[in-house]
Amino acid sequence: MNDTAIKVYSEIGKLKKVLLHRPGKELENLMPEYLERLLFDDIPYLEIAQQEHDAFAKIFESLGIEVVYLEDLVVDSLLNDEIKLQFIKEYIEEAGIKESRESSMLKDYFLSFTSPKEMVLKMMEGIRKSEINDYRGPRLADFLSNQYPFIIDPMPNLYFTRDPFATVGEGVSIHKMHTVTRNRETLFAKYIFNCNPIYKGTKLMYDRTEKYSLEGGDILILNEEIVAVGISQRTNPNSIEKFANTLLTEDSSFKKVLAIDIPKTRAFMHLDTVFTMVDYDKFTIHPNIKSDIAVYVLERGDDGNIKITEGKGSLEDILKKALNLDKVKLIKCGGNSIIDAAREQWNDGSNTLCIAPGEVIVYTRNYVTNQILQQEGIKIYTMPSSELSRGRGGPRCMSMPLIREKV
Ligand SMILES: NC(=[NH2+])NCCC[C@H](N)C(=O)O
Repeated sequence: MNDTAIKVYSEIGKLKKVLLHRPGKELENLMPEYLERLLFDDIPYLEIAQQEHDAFAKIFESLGIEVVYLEDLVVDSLLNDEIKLQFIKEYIEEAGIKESRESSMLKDYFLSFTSPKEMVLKMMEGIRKSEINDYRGPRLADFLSNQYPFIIDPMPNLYFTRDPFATVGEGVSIHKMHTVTRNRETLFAKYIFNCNPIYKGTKLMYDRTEKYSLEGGDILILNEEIVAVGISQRTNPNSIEKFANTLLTEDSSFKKVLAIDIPKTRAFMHLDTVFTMVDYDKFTIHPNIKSDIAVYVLERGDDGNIKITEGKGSLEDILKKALNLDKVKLIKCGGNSIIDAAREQWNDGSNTLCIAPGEVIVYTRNYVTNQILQQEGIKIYTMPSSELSRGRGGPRCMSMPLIREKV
């Protein structure tokens, strides 16, 4: 691993390098019948979604923040034929292909790409039955399943690079995802962190082979000693304990994990859907998150085991104590109107990406919340979001910081 490969000790330190995935043809493989399973509520118009995403990347570039793309990191990890073959094999297996005739046909198909990048993008896009000439279907099972049109499903959630793995300090947590569809995404992380010359050897805090789910949208680095993790629809309390156990070691700066118990519903999905940090002492919050929400503190006891206590007081009190501040400000998404709050929340009004203390990237459409952020002295950079927001994620979930300056 390169010395400065990963350094993320806060949510707000000046961002230097970030990982994105520009949405690709996987979005054109969404069909109304399968939206729910693929975790979408609507079908974004790809061309516009890409323009919006390019506008996002431009904000970073205009501020001198280096942008790297997921597919490029994967390509740079496929160092030789042996690794490439193994990668293809695992990809096919994890796509649920059990028959050897089908898997060897798919292997040949992937190997027929002369450009490794095209191959990786195709893996992300999924494979329609219609595009493989010697696909011999339909078989009996296809008739029974109403002629399902894909050999391999698309991975439309990949542009939410925040979730399948998360950088924490100088390490990474690779996730066991809550859903089958998103679990496939973490194979890319496996190869990046095992083989990519820049990222291999990164300390692993959690792995995709674990039993309980943990997703990156639930992990928020409050400072170099404390990480908050949402107990959510996507993240199981058992995984938080396990994660805390590998994070809180003697040689690490991290001393505590705060487990925050949020409602287990789609509108609240991850901690970052309802709560993000925007400055040293300011956070956005969904107004339906009660101040008396349960928070548990995990730390290493004298006997070496993880000790858990219930946090005392309101969320504000717990944050003040954790951050050693006299005051913290929770900025309500949508202000005092339950209608604006619900609408802007649905379009990720709380899901801001902090790029420096007091500076955030937000969606233009959440203008009520954005105005409140400005009144609170936060500098906002807005990006268009008509299509990207249909995937139910905002600027924070669409980015994975790789390097931030220390605050
Ligand atoms: N960190 C986040 N809030 N991610 C949002 C992910 C949205 C995606 N459609 C999913 O359901 O998984």
